[in-house]
Amino acid sequence: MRYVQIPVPVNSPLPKASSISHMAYFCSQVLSTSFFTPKSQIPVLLNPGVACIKSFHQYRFLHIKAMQGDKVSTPTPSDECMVRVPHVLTVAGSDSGAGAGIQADLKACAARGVYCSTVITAVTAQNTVGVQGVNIVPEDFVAEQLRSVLSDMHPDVVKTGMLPSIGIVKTLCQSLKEFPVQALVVDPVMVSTSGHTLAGPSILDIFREELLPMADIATPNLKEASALLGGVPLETIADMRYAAKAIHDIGPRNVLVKGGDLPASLDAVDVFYDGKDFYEFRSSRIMTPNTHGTGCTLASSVAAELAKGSQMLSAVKVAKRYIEAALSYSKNIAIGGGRQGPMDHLLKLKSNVQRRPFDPCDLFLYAVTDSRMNERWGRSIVDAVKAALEGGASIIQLREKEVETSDFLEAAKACLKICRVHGVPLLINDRIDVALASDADGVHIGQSDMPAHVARVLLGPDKIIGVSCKTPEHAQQAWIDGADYIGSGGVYPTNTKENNKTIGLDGLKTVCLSSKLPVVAIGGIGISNAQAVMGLGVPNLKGVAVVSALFDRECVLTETRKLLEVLKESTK
Ligand SMILES: Cc1ncc(COP(=O)(O)OP(=O)(O)O)c(N)n1
Ligand SMILES: Cc1ncsc1CCOP(=O)(O)O
Ligand SMILES: [Mg+2]
Repeated sequence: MRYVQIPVPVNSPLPKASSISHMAYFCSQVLSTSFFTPKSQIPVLLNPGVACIKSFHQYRFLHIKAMQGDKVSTPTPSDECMVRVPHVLTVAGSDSGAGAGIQADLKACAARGVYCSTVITAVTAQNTVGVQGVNIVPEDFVAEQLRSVLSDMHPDVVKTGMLPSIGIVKTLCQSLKEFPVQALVVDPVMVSTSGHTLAGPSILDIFREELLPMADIATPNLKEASALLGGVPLETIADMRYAAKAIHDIGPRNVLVKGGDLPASLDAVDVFYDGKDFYEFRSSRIMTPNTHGTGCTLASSVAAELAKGSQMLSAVKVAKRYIEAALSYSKNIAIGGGRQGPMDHLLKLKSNVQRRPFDPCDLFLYAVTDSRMNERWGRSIVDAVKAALEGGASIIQLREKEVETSDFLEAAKACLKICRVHGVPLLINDRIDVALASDADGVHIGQSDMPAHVARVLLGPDKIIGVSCKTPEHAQQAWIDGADYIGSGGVYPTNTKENNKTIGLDGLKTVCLSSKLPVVAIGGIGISNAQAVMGLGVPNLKGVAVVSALFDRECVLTETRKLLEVLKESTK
């Protein structure tokens, strides 16, 4: 007899017995267990005393008895189990420039894998220069939005941002009493980073008297912390500790005082106080004008982690790490003409801008490096790649079977820089981890490497994936798995890859004809036979991939140039 533990958020109604089998099915899939409880025999025991309740404070656990060996049945479509996702409601203002406010919250929650609903308190006209206008949403309409979301969608956590009037704060507190949530994150937004007042000093009393005492965490910056404490100057870390404690005395269970604006500090230091202990979070200051939205993003990232079930301290830690990564990632993006640009919450903007889409013609002269050959000729990977690029290679693959991982990563990063200059994609052979860590353009994988459909999930939709295929079946699978091209060979015998079956020109033609994807031929190809390969005349054969004919030679540049001429001739 075994038990399945099913976490159920405290505020959700208990599932009906009929849906418990679906949840057990879900758990059996998620937890890869091999048991399943038939509907009719489910003794359900709600056990609020289980140890796990402490570590996942907002869940209680259903214990379901299950027999080991019970069959896992596949639910019919109408039986499909419904999975509750973590949910944050943000109550904040809209930022037309989309760096901060509601838009930042939506992006941060999406990036952190959490559903986000929105109650809009004000609509602001703002950009990277500043705030040009503010239109406050009438209090009763804020109340209506709150009721719509809270009464029906039961968010786990509420996060507040711009609350521009006393009436709106009162309405919010009232709604939260009527519809309690598991955690309340209060970002006491008062002044925009450009200096525009978003909630005036008249709001301070209601913050102190009603909202903050309800909060599980408050996340003021230095100016906001000072305002909440009657204008005390906050200039040192000792001052921040004092402020965290003094704000904690107002009522929130935890306080994070953000020290991004601390004068004369090389590090960015935030102080967290949980009523008992102080924690300092230090990170090196990232020099960038793109900081608009940092506060909103941090608070909604904390809210997102809480909604997923984290303890407060780990929620803050993870959120801090996320902000640092996002700031560093987006430090150079250029949006708008003003002094302060938005940060990129989705960690994607920059790489997407730089990466051009895959073009099958890139396969024309495909240069594949080999560490042993480079060693033999006394050149580094980077020098080999430079020479191939100058000679006209249209795509580069780093096929480094012997190098240490750290050296491989450094080489990949260096090669990527040079490839970018030439506008040529860089692929990594076999190593998805190195491709991810270096942000290379993609990977090439074989039949016994990471399966292509798994690589696609790991690498996302944009990266290039090439798959080695010797047969039409391989080619068909590569298409299904989401590959971008296939490499087919060895066309001719080769010493570069051991135990590699040669498929010949006929085998290559068969694979090409069965492939929906563009094909590059590989194996024993060089100046002497490239024309014969391209002469096959199948439209999706786009080029040749070459190792020794380029890299097991004295001058990579000369050999690449010569091969390019041969290939150009073959297309005339
Ligand atoms: C373009 C191209 N085609 C085929 C291969 C071979 O990949 P794989 O079968 O995984 O063998 P290894 O190269 O990993 O030994 C390739 N690398 N490139
Ligand atoms: C990696 C690989 N896959 C099939 S053949 C081959 C080796 C190609 O090397 P060369 O171009 O030196 O024959
Ligand atoms: Mg491989």
